[in-house]
Amino acid sequence: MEGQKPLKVAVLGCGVVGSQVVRLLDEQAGDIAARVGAPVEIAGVAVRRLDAPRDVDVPSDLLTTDALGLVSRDDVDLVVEVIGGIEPARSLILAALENGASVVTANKALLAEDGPTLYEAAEKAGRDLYFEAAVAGAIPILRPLRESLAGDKVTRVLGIVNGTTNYILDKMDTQGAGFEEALEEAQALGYAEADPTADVEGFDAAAKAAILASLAFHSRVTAADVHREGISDVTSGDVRSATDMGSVVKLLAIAELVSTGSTTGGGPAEPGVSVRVHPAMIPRTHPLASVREAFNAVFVESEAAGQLMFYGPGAGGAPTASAVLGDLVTVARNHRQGTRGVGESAYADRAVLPMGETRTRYHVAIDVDDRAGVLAAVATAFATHGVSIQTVRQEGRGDDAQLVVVSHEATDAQLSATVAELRDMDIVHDVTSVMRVEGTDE
Ligand SMILES: NC(=O)C1=CN([C@@H]2O[C@H](COP(=O)(O)OP(=O)(O)OC[C@H]3O[C@@H](n4cnc5c(N)ncnc54)[C@H](OP(=O)(O)O)[C@@H]3O)[C@@H](O)[C@H]2O)C=CC1
Ligand SMILES: N[C@@H](CC=O)C(=O)O
Repeated sequence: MEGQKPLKVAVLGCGVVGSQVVRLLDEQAGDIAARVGAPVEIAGVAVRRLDAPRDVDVPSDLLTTDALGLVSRDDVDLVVEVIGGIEPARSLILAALENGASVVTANKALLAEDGPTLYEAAEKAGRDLYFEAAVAGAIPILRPLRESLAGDKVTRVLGIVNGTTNYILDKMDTQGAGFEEALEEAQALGYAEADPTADVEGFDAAAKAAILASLAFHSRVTAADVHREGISDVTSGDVRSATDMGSVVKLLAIAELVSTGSTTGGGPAEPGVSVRVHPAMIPRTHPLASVREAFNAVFVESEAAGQLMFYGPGAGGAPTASAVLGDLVTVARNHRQGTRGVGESAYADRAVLPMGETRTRYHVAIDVDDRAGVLAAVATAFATHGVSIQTVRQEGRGDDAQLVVVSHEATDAQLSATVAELRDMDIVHDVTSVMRVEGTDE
């Protein structure tokens, strides 16, 4: 190692993740140098406010508010982008690549919105763009999809990929905690995005689902292609209903190859993709049900390998920095040797299945008049729209009477039509909960 020219890294952002990247770069300097074959030194750390309190000591001569100036320096070999958001992150990454630097980012929002622009810039520059930390924090999931499973055919990815919402749902389930209280705890622990709406309303999970689907199916799926529902409408009643069914509510990201019926040149139908994020009830015996707090887990199903599960911390400064540094070591090694890692694979244009055509099971809670014939009338409403009922049970009596229906698989469009009809019926006071049911016991 001695005598090797150090590689210089610019760190953009020194918040929850950036501060841990800076700390680990210092603490692990010896090991990192041994793995890369040369020391990796910090050239500068770009922030928005020079005087903000930080979770790490950064020498003042390294701190700058001129991020563009930093990535444009001739001596910068590597850039870590942990600012987040679309701009200025995108312009900074593009400037870094153009300047010949290799880039590591944790920015799923940007990758899901405009990944192809970044991949093409990396390709053109002959440099690496790595982003393992963008999905599921510390869990190695993108590299397995891109490299380890490259010879297999992935058919489905199902996961809990947002730590903040899993933390909230877990606290609601196990401690009966209120939504706001649990969200505040998740924010204090550094799990939430700068604007927690991104977590709560499912935008963060949708961005991750788009990235997972793109890699799993060699496709280009953007956040706009993902059907998204967050957890802000999940009530403590839903959580209790799930408990009564031996289930738990989780925010799931689901990406699967599906038949869309579209053909190319008269040949067999090309598989399309269905990519969605929504809360769902899953049986407590399902492995995803035991994913607690801010942990994440991703199930991958592929034709040859079968079922694989990846589990670990999905958010937080140090876990995410671990994934960033793993990428940094790889891109630093490549940079030193003048090579590139595996770039984005050639992609298939896949049709995206509209949510209305997606098939799942549903849990529907209906407040009804407690009188003879109610059950038959409700069953007829389901049958009219082709939704067959798997189980139905009555809870409460008199004014508190409620029917809880679990359906067999039906499309979203069929279910919506059923719910609209139920809401119009005199004997129905309210449809208080409609939730998808995923997963048989695995
Ligand atoms: N937190 C987590 O658990 C995870 C986060 N990520 C991703 O990592 C990235 C960073 O997240 P996180 O660390 O939580 O975010 P923070 O909000 O904690 O940190 C953002 C940092 O960027 C700096 N910054 C903001 N705007 C600019 C600018 N224009 N120029 C220079 N610096 C700027 C801020 O400076 P200042 O400190 O001066 O305000 C701050 O240091 C995001 O893409 C996020 O999605 C990915 C996985 C997990
Ligand atoms: N806000 C995100 C952070 C990691 O991506 C989450 O809660 O999972």
